[in-house]
Amino acid sequence: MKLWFRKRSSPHESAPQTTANEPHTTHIEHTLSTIDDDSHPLITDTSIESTSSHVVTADSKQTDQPSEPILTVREVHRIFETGSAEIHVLKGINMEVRPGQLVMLKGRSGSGKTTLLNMLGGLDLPSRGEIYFNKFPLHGWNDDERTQLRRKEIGFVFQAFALLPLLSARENVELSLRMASVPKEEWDDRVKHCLDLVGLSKRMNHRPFELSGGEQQRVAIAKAIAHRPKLLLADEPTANLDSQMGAQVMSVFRNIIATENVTICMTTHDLTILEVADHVYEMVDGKFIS
Ligand SMILES: Nc1ncnc2c1ncn2[C@@H]1O[C@H](COP(=O)(O)OP(=O)(O)OP(=O)(O)O)[C@@H](O)[C@H]1O
Repeated sequence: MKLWFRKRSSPHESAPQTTANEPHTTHIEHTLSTIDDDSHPLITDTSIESTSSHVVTADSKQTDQPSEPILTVREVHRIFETGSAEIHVLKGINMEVRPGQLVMLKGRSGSGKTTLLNMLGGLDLPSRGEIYFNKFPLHGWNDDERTQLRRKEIGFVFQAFALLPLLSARENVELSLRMASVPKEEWDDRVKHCLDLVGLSKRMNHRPFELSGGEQQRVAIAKAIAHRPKLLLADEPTANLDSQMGAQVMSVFRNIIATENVTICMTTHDLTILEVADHVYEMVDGKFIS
């Protein structure tokens, strides 16, 4: 089975950075991977071809893209104090992420990607500079204010899946609804919907050790979007997966952007998935070079 990623260049955004020597066309039709997964209703040939809301495409969201950024980063620096030494990790970062985009941060290990992602999610504060989530100035908010915002508006996906091992897939997803104070009577429907979105509704009673790495990561995505966040931040979400499983994760990301109105910002080392992005920022030694 083939997963198709269709992107159309838009006058409002820069062309994505792709691997060197790759031809740019107005339409890029890209077969990312060939996957056999009959447990995955979302990414079957029939669903991709016949259900327009599930087509893996960037076209639809770009036609009516609102112009206000969901994230605005201005001249952000991060300096860590370690004993007598100072480590200047971020050195003047500027970026914007618009609703419905899939934005990737790429760069070598140690370049500062995770440090920036943590600040985009309000887990850490810049030493100087400004970070706005919609119009909210995260850089001026205290811990409690940022925690409240995170619980409601932001979801996180990590490289190491971060599922609780003794809980089933259903219970893991339920946990994030509990944390976000979603009324209990809504849990069943929302958990089923989210596990269905990532193609795992048939495995909802399985515990993490009974699932493959790719399946665990898809449960982690269901968990991260269950409370309907506007922004999903993912730190190397495909790093522990083989290329096929990584392609499934990227397919799920594209579909949740289309169906759940979520915006995604992720870090990656994986050059093979960059073409799926709407925009790629390349970080070198704490600065963007693109
Ligand atoms: N709390 C901290 N205290 C001191 N130094 C830190 C702290 N957090 C990160 N650093 C340093 O900041 C630099 C950037 O780290 P960061 O994790 O952001 O890089 P990265 O690009 O995400 O790397 P990787 O791809 O390996 O995850 C590293 O040199 C790291 O040691």
